[in-house]
Amino acid sequence: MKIAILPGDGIGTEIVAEAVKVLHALDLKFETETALVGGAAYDAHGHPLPDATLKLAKESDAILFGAVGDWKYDTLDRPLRPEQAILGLRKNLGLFANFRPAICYPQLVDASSLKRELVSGLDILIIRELTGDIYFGQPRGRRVSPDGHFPGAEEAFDTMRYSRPEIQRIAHVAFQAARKRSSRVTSVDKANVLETFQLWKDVLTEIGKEYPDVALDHMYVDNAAMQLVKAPKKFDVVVTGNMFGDILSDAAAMLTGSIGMLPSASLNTKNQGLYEPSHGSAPDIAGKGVANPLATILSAAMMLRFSLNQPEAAVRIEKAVDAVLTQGLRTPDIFSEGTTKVGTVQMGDAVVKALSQS
Ligand SMILES: NC(=O)c1ccc[n+]([C@@H]2O[C@H](COP(=O)([O-])OP(=O)(O)OC[C@H]3O[C@@H](n4cnc5c(N)ncnc54)[C@H](O)[C@@H]3O)[C@@H](O)[C@H]2O)c1
Ligand SMILES: CC(C)[C@H](C(=O)O)[C@@H](O)C(=O)O
Ligand SMILES: [Mg+2]
Repeated sequence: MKIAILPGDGIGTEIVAEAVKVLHALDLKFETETALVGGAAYDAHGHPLPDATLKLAKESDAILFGAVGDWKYDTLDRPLRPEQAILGLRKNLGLFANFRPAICYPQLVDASSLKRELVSGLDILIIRELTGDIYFGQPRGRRVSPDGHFPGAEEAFDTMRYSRPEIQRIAHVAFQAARKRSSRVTSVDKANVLETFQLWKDVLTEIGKEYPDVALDHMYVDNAAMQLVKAPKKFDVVVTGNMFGDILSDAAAMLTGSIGMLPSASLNTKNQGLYEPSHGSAPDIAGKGVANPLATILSAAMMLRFSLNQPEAAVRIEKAVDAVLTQGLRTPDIFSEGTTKVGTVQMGDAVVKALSQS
């Protein structure tokens, strides 16, 4: 088993170090190779996704990714921005199916933004299509003013686009995932306004007929955002496009207590996967040793389950995370009265210790 380790920028390096520590504590046989990505790769090699990093990712069984980005790159042209690295990895490896489970641990009900009864027992799965939509649709670009009045751009445009096969394959992923849970899928769209999402809705309905045992409902994205904070437990599997999934998953993160609790898995058709927390490089807290590493550690558990065929090891990590929360350990983002505040490294150490006791 070969795991590519791509820590990236900001808190990426801090949280990935903790997840790697946890993986090594499992006594499994695997090889790791680390490479630069994002702003760190741009600084060293002039490109956020160097050929060597892409090659390593392609030849690995799985990728553990931290986060990329920093405000200092905001003035760079889009192809050179750190965020292009994660988009390039997703596209090049065909990682079209993104799983973002939002689970509210009972120990964290008071850390959530919502009242305890709304989130207690919350366990929803957001399935986000990851290689299409307005993120990748062509044409896109900028038109410069002919008189040079607006030297940057007078107009800019992106294209929202989905093909039928792209929607079909993510629909199958969602219905199959729902079968292993409570057999309910909510497809989130904007079919009342957008052609792209009229097709999305039609295809979801069509594929839904192949899964008569799964209940399908459709919801507009604005209503879905509202329902997520009004009655989140009404959802089970949510399937949606790339951009809506990006936004709704950050909102769902706060139901669990913090964006630092939301792991993710991005899979291709060969079950090769990239595993990363759903959050970013958090420049505001980078280098302070306070970032929550649990989303990344839980992403490593997803990696063991989905790509490395080690479900028992995945369960061990998940139980260890549960144990440290029961011990009352909290990074600042999930801290509440009566619990013990710890830093990133202490949290990682505690998970390793809990593993050794399991
Ligand atoms: N997949 C990725 O690499 C990824 C994902 C999202 C954003 N980004 C990039 O990250 C940079 C910062 O973006 P942003 O500030 O909008 O989003 P962000 O997710 O980095 O941070 C948003 C807020 O959440 C907090 N936060 C995030 N992760 C945390 C953690 N593990 N523990 C505690 N608090 C945490 C941050 O401190 C910040 O206040 C940008 O360059 C953005 O493009 C990258
Ligand atoms: C950094 C950015 C490209 C990325 C996205 O928009 O997909 C991030 O927000 C995420 O959620 O993984
Ligand atoms: Mg996002």
